[in-house]
Amino acid sequence: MKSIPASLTIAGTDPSGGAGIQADLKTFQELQSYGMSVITSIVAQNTTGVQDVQHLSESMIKQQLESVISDIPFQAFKTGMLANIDIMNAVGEKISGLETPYIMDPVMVAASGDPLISEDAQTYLRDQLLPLTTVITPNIPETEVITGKTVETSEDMQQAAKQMVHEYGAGAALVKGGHMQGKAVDFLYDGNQMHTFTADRIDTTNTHGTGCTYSAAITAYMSQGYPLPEAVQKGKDYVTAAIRHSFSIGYGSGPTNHWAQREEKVK
Ligand SMILES: Nc1ncnc2c1ncn2[C@@H]1O[C@H](COP(=O)(O)OP(=O)(O)OP(=O)(O)O)[C@@H](O)[C@H]1O
Ligand SMILES: Cc1ncc(CO)c(N)n1
Repeated sequence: MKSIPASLTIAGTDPSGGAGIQADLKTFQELQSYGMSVITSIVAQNTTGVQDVQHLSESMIKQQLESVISDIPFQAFKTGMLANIDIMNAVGEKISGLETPYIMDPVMVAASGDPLISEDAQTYLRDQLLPLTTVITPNIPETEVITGKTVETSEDMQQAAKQMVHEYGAGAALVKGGHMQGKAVDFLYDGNQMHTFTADRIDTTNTHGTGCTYSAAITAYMSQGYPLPEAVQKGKDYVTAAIRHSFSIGYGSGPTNHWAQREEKVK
């Protein structure tokens, strides 16, 4: 059987198309990694916020995973919204034996401020799932929840990245500075070295789904064999272009433009 680069996302949905499963599949497609998806929760949401949520049963989530894993090889996978302990447990059971790179976006709160995960699940995520990861990609509020410390400076971000690797057993930690002031700076600690990724801050409120898009791009590049720091740099370039060409649509924070790289190459 011929093997092509393929990526799997395990996450919640966004019918408005900017975040969650929909953002992940658009990103995989754009970066030419065959995209597959396992849905954990159906979320009624849009650019203004979350209106309703329905979680899938553990057996349905496990069966979806089994359907994919038993049939089509993939070279990298990511998790996004895992809303509660039961869902985390079901996913953890199925992925713990996989040897492919695992990119965890520890989704906790939507850009609108609405919670996407129950509070007791935050500790479970840190203790049970973090040790399985190749890399975890928290934003500042998620970093504070995971480490239990306030993050205000670049130094705090770097310390937190080290703590997630050395204390909680993440393979690597990419702490994202989207919620800081000034340049958009992210720090990746891989257990040996601290890498810095910097982009100019774009003056926009269209940030719906930036985290999903970034982690999906890293997943797609890793599925093609790029080592972690290169995959992160290419993912950063992709998400920065997607924010630069984002869409002012909807009544809230607009979505990013998943085909932005094509716009930049044409011009
Ligand atoms: N206004 C901006 N200009 C440039 N880069 C940005 C901007 N906002 C966020 N980023 C970058 O986008 C990426 C995603 O980071 P961010 O911290 O926004 O993720 P997030 O909060 O998880 O996203 P989400 O909105 O999906 O929850 C990071 O590389 C960050 O530096
Ligand atoms: C399903 C889902 N995952 C993640 C986010 C965070 O952007 C969101 N808004 N929705």
